[in-house]
Amino acid sequence: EGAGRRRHGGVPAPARGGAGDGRAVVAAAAAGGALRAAGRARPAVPLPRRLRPGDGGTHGGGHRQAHVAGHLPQRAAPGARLLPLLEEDLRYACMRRVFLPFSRCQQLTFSAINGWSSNGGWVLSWRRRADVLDMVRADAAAHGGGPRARPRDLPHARGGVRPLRGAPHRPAARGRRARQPARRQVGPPPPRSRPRLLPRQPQRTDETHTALSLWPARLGQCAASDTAGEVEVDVAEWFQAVAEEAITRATFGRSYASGRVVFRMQGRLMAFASEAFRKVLVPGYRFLPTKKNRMSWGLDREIRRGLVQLIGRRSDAAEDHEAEIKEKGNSGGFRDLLGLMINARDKKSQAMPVEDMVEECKTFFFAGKQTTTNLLTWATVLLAMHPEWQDRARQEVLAVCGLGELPAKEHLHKLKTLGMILNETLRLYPPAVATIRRAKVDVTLGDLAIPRDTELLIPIMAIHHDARFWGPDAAQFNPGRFAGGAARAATHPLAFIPFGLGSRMCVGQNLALLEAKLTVAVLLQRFELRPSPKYVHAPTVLMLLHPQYGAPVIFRPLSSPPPSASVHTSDELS
Ligand code: HEM
Repeated sequence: EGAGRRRHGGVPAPARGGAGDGRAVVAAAAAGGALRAAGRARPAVPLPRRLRPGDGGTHGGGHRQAHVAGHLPQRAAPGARLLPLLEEDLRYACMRRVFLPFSRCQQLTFSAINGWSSNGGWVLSWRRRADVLDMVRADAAAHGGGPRARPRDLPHARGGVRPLRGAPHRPAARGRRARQPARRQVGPPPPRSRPRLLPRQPQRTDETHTALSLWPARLGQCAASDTAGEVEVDVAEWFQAVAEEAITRATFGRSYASGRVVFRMQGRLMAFASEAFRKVLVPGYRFLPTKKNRMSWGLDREIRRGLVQLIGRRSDAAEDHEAEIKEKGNSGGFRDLLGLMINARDKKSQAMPVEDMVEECKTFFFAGKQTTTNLLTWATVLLAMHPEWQDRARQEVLAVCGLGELPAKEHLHKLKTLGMILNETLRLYPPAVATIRRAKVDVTLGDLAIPRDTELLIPIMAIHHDARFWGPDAAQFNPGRFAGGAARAATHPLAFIPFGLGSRMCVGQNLALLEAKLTVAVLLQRFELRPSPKYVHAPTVLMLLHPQYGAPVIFRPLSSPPPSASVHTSDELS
């Protein structure tokens, strides 16, 4: 059980909030199935009063991140206003329609809303007004009241995008403020008006750099040592180690060894969660003392204990280094995420509570490992499938970084083609296929009155494949569209949102892009890539978007002769 026991079709849990016991409405993708489902609302079952720490959703796992769209039909409180987006709809849209006949994607209706709690949110496109109207009518009919949502005139401005009028942004009381300093270090600060889409100049610690440099190098040495020629590697598996190493270093820095032990346990916990995720949900099952559940609970306790101890040791050390901290500013001598949190102070000079730090560390691992693995995997697969782009990227890497040297910090921003390829990868295969926003207060959206506690699903992947924004070649791999930058790649600057939008957007995007650029650059310096004949293109959503049957790719060292008959497997590498 644990963090991932939620059926939600790969949708990250709401960024903040908790299940609460208020009304919930999922007014989301109104594909035909969802509309039909809205008409036959299921009997409501009470929500759990309070989620336990660790119950979280798919992307974060902390106790602040709670329920999930796919579950709402079963979990709504009595009298809930419910317009379910069924998991099947999302799955169907994501897995079958979007990837196989891409054109079907265009028949779906999606809404995308951001920034509920800020003044600067945006609304992206309701595709088919009639469907949304039906949804609202069905909602009203199902709950015997007048519709509180009044779509008199749905957004139809350029590209269907309109600014959102919302309540002023009010940060949550304590933990949120305390977290801000760490947020500033790994990602862009919460945007004041319109969020940045272009990644900033990466900021990182020396230790992180070491980690990020080491893994690709090891990978290179490992496969290059196979002088027989080609090596087949399931990159979906292999990149997990790269991402795990990087996020562990970034989080724990000088406490890497102890942190690694804890994150290894979390890796096992996530494997249980992923296994549970595939099974049919039996309500309450997670409270039963089954063997797996007991193992999960034990692991969870151990992880907490390990992190609390680690934080305690680091806090003591931080006190010892107070002078050093004063001298070097807020982050003191600990320039990793844990250090930043330990040294963070809110306006009243209060330190971040240990429990919050524990949750944040778990979140970093949960949010940072698999997402980056998926980006690396899809980028490698796409490069293998598109030799012309592979050649272009390689030429650039060799021109900028040279043949044998690891790419350095000053090289990375010069790798424009590689940046375009990564963006195009994130567009076609965004690891997080959707995100959710919940209205904290009654809010007006265009002329649509959205009641407080309404949840809306932002279908990242559908927006990324929308031909209205991306043109008739929306389904094609064409990194060239990012030549003018991410904001100009589509007809609307907010049509590219792989890291979300607004004040809750991903804090790890710079880290992820840095890691991906570095890793792919090192691979291109050393190898020619081509897809294995065993590769089956079957993207699927299991929490995140990943290749259902793995991603075997053949690596041929650049210096070695053309393809030979003998291909070694990744097992031989480990
Ligand atoms: C390719 C890699 C990644 C992708 C595609 C990705 C995507 C996302 C998305 C879509 C969200 C939700 C944003 C929203 O709702 O507006 C998110 C949130 C988050 N991500 Fe990432 N992420 C990636 C890597 C990372 C990494 C490496 C970290 C580690 C530091 C990380 C930490 C987080 C955290 C902590 C949040 C929650 C932010 C908040 O609620 O304030 N992510 N990410």
